[in-house]
Amino acid sequence: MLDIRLKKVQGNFTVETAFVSDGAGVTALFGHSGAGKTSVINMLAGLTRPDAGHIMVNDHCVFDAEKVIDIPPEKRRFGYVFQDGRLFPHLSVRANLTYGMKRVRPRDRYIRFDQVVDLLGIGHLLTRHPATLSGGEKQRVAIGRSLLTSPVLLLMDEPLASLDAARKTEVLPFIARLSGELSVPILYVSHSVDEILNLADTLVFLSGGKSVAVGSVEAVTARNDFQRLTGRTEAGVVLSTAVESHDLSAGLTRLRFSGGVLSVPRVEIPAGDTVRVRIHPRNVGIALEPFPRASFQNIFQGTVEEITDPCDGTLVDVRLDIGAPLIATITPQARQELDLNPGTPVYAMIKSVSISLGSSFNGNHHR
Ligand SMILES: Nc1ncnc2c1ncn2[C@@H]1O[C@H](COP(=O)(O)OP(=O)(O)OP(=O)(O)O)[C@@H](O)[C@H]1O
Repeated sequence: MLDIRLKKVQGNFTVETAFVSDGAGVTALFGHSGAGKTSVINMLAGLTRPDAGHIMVNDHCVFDAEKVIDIPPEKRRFGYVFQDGRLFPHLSVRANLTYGMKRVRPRDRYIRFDQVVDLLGIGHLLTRHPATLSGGEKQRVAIGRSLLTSPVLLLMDEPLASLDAARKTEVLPFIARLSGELSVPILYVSHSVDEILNLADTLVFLSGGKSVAVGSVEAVTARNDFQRLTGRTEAGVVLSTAVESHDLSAGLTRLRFSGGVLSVPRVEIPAGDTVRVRIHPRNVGIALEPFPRASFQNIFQGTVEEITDPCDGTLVDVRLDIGAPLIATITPQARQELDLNPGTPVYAMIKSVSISLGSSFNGNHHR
């Protein structure tokens, strides 16, 4: 559990953020360049001192301005994973992994060597040296080294930023497994919408030093302004679903969510597991009548909840309630023709969904 409230004036830039997240999930600190992410991380790590506020991790206070508590960085027992793995080049992978572990008192160790090696799939690399590893392998070892210090909080600062797209895709599912399987809370910093929507349970959107949107990833992505905050092309509403069944002959998987059942192209995830899907607003169509012979698999009845029309001829965001929130992006002309207003009953047609990469490993931590 994280309970964080921070204020700091740095020149003419003020950081003021507050967020609480339950359990051991991934809290993503997200924002564009210059939003204040590094400033927040530095305060959490104890590298800079907030002017006001507190930092609580699992009911353990590491900073409180009023109570004059300020635990030094090395005693906070936080783990760090940076953009560049920063492995020791002269040590083997095994020695890199055990480096920090030896400094942790045995009674404070709650993560085992074998567990980490298994989880990160690095057993075959133990005798190798960092120079012989790929970028993705280096990052997995760096994550392992950090975990083996049995941290109470793992701070990951753009851990995938130096990797190419293929390596990112390789490492992301490993990160998705961490907090669920090891019960370690993770604070994940990134400016990549793609990464955070795959990984985050709680989302903290920073802008100009302020946390302008905080909540579960499902709730924050369902806000009409989220698309604009993040840049229209990237985001999408996130829904948590459970695999209901597979239809082998049709090549489909049925995913149950609070609004019904979504049919998606077959995914190799066992029935009962949770799967996070993203639905991009451009892939949602709105109709006033049902289409009995449509090619769409996924048509849901619902109502219009909120319309954000910039009134400048650009696209209009329409939030729908289909038993779950959904956002459709339509042209102003379509809005006019359909005469859409809050409360209008509609049919939402979902053209395609993307399955979160983190889901491909039993993503049960994705609540
Ligand atoms: N010590 C300081 N004194 C004055 N201004 C500062 C100081 N440190 C950071 N800033 C300013 O605070 C703002 C936020 O910086 P920060 O590095 O936290 O952003 P960021 O979100 O991490 O950006 P990026 O993604 O580019 O790393 C910037 O405008 C920066 O110039």
